[in-house]
Amino acid sequence: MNQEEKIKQFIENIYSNSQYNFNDSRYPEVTLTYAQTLDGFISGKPNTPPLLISGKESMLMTHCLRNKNEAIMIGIGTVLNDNPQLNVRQLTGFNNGGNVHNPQPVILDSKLRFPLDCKLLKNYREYKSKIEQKVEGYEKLTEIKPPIIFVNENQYDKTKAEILINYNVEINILKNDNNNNNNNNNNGSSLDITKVLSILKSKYNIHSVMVEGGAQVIRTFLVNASLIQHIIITIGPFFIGNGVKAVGDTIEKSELSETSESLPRLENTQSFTLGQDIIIIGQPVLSS
Ligand SMILES: NC(=O)C1=CN([C@@H]2O[C@H](COP(=O)(O)OP(=O)(O)OC[C@H]3O[C@@H](n4cnc5c(N)ncnc54)[C@H](OP(=O)(O)O)[C@@H]3O)[C@@H](O)[C@H]2O)C=CC1
Ligand SMILES: Nc1nc(O)c(N)c(N[C@@H]2O[C@H](COP(=O)(O)O)[C@@H](O)[C@H]2O)n1
Repeated sequence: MNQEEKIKQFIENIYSNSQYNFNDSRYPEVTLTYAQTLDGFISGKPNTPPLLISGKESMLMTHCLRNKNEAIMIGIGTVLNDNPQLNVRQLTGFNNGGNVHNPQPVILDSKLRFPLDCKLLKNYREYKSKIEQKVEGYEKLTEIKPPIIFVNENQYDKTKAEILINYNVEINILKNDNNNNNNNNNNGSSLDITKVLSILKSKYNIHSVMVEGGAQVIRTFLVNASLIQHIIITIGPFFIGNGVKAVGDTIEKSELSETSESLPRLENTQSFTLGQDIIIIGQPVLSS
């Protein structure tokens, strides 16, 4: 077995050895996963270039997790800062007819700040054009799906939405609900994450979602930890001293969901090293 096969096998075991069978008809199965430094940062200061925390091997694990999950969710902050691709290009068989798949990108973006020139859209449009023109080898390309974006009904630009819809981007409009249990650091404009998840399941038939970040999205899930089934954290073996904290600033009690009085702890934990990185895996449990 090569390293990729070993990591894939390991990931299969994480999901199949879960201590409980995930069986919630309302929501997809959620894996919260990100990479942080030893001092708890997921990136450098805002508006600085993306910080590579994962080593070669743990980045391969991230691509295997993307391959394993049907969808990948990030906040618009990450799109704007990193311009990510969110694909599985490091896996054997990518764009070569192999048995790998790109996850469906899902973006939380109340005000529809999604840039028209970002890689998520550019990659999709190039893929679609090659398929339509049947360019040589087109049948071996790994499918790229247009993003699904969630916006707030009172905050998004409808003209921009029309442009994106013409590019096959799915725009889901959520009503403003000030009583939701989400990230209240966000001027009350956060999208209701339970609604987002239930739409992904009921409208798009998405059964598994990998939540990749950034900090505000991680925070939203941790304060609503009953929505998470697996947590997988890569720790890069270095300090940076300053930057964007994985979980942000102090969490106020009012932010926590009704089902929990604190942030979760992990049970069924496993830890191991991949290259020089430390991987921590567990299932969140809530104290009520
Ligand atoms: N090391 C790692 O593994 C990773 C690191 N990162 C890093 O994270 C940083 C970005 O983090 P951050 O700035 O916090 O941005 P996020 O990617 O977390 O996006 C946050 C934005 O998403 C929108 N949003 C809408 N609804 C919600 C909701 N319910 N909960 C949370 N956000 C919501 C809000 O914008 P609006 O009000 O406009 O809707 C909010 O400002 C980047 O520097 C990136 O490099 C990102 C992913 C992984
Ligand atoms: N697993 C992991 N390790 C790191 O060191 C990272 N910086 C990230 N970042 C996440 O990956 C996205 C970039 O993805 P692409 O390489 O463009 O496919 C970035 O936006 C973060 O979500 N992840």
